[in-house]
Amino acid sequence: MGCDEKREPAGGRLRVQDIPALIQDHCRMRNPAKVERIINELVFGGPERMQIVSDFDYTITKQRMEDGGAVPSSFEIFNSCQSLPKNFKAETDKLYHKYRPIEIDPHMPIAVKVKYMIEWWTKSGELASGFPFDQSEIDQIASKYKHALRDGTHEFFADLQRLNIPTLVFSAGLGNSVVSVLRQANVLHPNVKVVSNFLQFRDGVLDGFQQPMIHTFNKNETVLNESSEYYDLVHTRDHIIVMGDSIGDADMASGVPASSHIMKIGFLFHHVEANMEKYMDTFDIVLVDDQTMDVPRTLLALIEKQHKLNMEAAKQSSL
Ligand SMILES: C[n+]1cn([C@@H]2O[C@H](COP(=O)(O)OP(=O)(O)O)[C@@H](O)[C@H]2O)c2nc(N)[nH]c(=O)c21
Ligand SMILES: [Mg+2]
Repeated sequence: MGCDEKREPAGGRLRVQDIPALIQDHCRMRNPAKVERIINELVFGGPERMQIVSDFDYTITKQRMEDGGAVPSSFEIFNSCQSLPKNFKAETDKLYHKYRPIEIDPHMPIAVKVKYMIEWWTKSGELASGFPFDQSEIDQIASKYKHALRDGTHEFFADLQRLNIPTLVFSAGLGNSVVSVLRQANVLHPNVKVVSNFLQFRDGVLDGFQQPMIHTFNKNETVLNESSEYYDLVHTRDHIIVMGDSIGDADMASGVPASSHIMKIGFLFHHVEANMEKYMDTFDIVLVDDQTMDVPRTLLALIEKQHKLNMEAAKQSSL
């Protein structure tokens, strides 16, 4: 066991094969030994060293609803508001059809894509300008989707709050929709921070998005303002669970110290066969058509169980 030996949790080293949530058929890992090592690091380190970084669309929301209904993305929630100008939908659709293929082009270098993404988000912000708009419109639509969160999300966020674990929800979509869904689902606890694109108003009139722009390729902790409270908080937390449904989501914790222990969980739903290899290379754990928070909750439960054992042991030794 070498140098891992001294880092063994008091209750004994955990093994992947003994964790039922991780040995289900739809839970895939390229390197179970690495997963096991990270789990033991996270459990050994306890909740004080933990932070969560999660994507929003189709990571906190479901990729598939039981009733077959579609879940809109945060931009789509905004786009279905009634008071947007007549040409808005057609114009944003045009942008989508131009830039989306660039975003997912497997051959174009990221450095080249960035320029196009900045163009896309800028033009999208320009379209969302120059007319009055009321947040309550977003709230009304978002209220229909507060039940579209993964099963167990409520419990997961309640546990994160109880354990005081900072939780960063990252979205290159529209923050107003993200916050509205989370708030109406009662999971927007004080330990949850949403970093996204928020609508900006000038004299009661919509004026695009606030800075900094969050697009697909800067959606990581390097965009956090160094002077912000959250920056300080997460830079002292070097044990991280990263969750996402897109390949790029795996990099959301870039910007944290290199020594950090990071468990990357990927939710794979579309084109499972074609995407499997890439997801397995990118995420430590790949969950196929899993519409629950069971695996992250399992990890958290293991961390909490060990924490309680440690506290109990400390109490005994101080008697
Ligand atoms: C600027 N813009 C970007 N997007 C898409 O919104 C996504 C938001 O990115 P994300 O937050 O990573 O969300 P995800 O979980 O859906 O991947 C991007 O990946 C783009 O494809 C957009 N989608 C719509 N409908 N309208 C827009 O103006 C727009
Ligand atoms: Mg997503």
